[in-house]
Amino acid sequence: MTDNSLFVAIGLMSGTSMDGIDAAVIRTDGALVVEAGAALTVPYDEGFRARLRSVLGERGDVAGVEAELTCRHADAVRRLMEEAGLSVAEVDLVGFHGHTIRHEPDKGITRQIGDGARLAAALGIAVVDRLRYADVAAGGEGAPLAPAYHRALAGGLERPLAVLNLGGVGNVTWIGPGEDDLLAFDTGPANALLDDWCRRTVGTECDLDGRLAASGRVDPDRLAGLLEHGYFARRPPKSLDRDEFAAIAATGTEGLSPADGAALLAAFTVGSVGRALDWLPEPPRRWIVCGGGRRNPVLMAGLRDRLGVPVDDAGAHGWDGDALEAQAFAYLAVRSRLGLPISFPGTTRAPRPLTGGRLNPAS
Ligand SMILES: Nc1ncnc2c1ncn2[C@@H]1O[C@H](COP(=O)(O)OP(=O)(O)OP(=O)(O)O)[C@@H](O)[C@H]1O
Ligand SMILES: CC(=O)N[C@H]1[C@@H]2OC[C@@H](O2)[C@@H](O)[C@@H]1O[C@H](C)C(=O)O
Repeated sequence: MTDNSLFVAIGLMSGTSMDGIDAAVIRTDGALVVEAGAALTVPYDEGFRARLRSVLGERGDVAGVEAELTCRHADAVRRLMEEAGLSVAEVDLVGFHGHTIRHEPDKGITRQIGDGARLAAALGIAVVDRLRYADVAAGGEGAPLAPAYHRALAGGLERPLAVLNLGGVGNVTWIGPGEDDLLAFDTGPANALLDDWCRRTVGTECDLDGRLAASGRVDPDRLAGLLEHGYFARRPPKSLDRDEFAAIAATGTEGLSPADGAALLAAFTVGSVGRALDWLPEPPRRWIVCGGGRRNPVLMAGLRDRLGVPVDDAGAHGWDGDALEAQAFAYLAVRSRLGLPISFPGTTRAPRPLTGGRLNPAS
């Protein structure tokens, strides 16, 4: 801990888009004080991405991929510490999300690979992992967990406010005027379907700057069909597995050109955020967007058009839009260490505010 009793914590996120590891350092008391520090992304190479894909659904060589993923996270932490000029003795805690390979909370199952004990031993720093497990065991969705962090950041901003993360999957945190007014849930697809479509049809990792989607036309009937999926009619809190919409997206895009398919899938992401509006207790005065999808101008223009209130890039508020989720897992690790709640009835349908996570001491 630093002199003023703040924890120095590093958060690690390997997100559903499978683009790589986001790592970020923060100083925090686990409550309202948050000072963001250095952050970096270590991209996965296509070989490792394919291996990760091969264990989605908890199939294949899970143990082998988990061991490799853990080593890659250790390397990411070392790189970040070097960049931030931090020694092992100066870091109190690592929050290790791992990689979700299965998420079926209705069956009481969520599975993130990543071995916290091994990471703690490799680094000589205490690691908190398994942050979603206690919530799911108590009947919650286990996701999203970033809302507690979004609320900590939102201090001085006018409410109601919505924070939207556009990762592989989309998730929203609605922060109302009262201290406990928090509603959060996964909105629908964000980039994962679009990435998969681009990889299959034009061989690129993503629709860079939305160029493909911008050159296509949205078929309104197909879009309406996609938005009829039963998920959107479900009352939140609710959460998604990465590939929940893969089957309907495959049918919905059948026969389309790469550009028209990308335009449709981008509109599907925007439309699903629109459907999220139906569930918010009051319309937000502003949306703040983080995650890689905020770099896609087609998504941002679509959101501005659909939501009709300011839609800001997280950077406009001094937040690091690429590192926010990694920072969140650093923050959650500190809260876990302090026994503070990390999920709430309004964020995961937890029966009451719940702490979570497993502490793996530095050996
Ligand atoms: N310039 C860009 N143009 C279009 N899309 C982009 C751009 N930069 C990033 N993206 C998209 O953002 C995605 C990565 O977003 P991010 O890192 O927030 O996801 P994640 O952390 O893996 O996901 P999650 O939050 O679901 O766990 C990429 O897969 C890509 O689709
Ligand atoms: C099960 C799981 O890994 N869910 C992720 C995923 O990626 C985005 C969305 O779906 C969100 O629910 C969650 O991640 C964020 C970081 C969270 O827990 O807040």
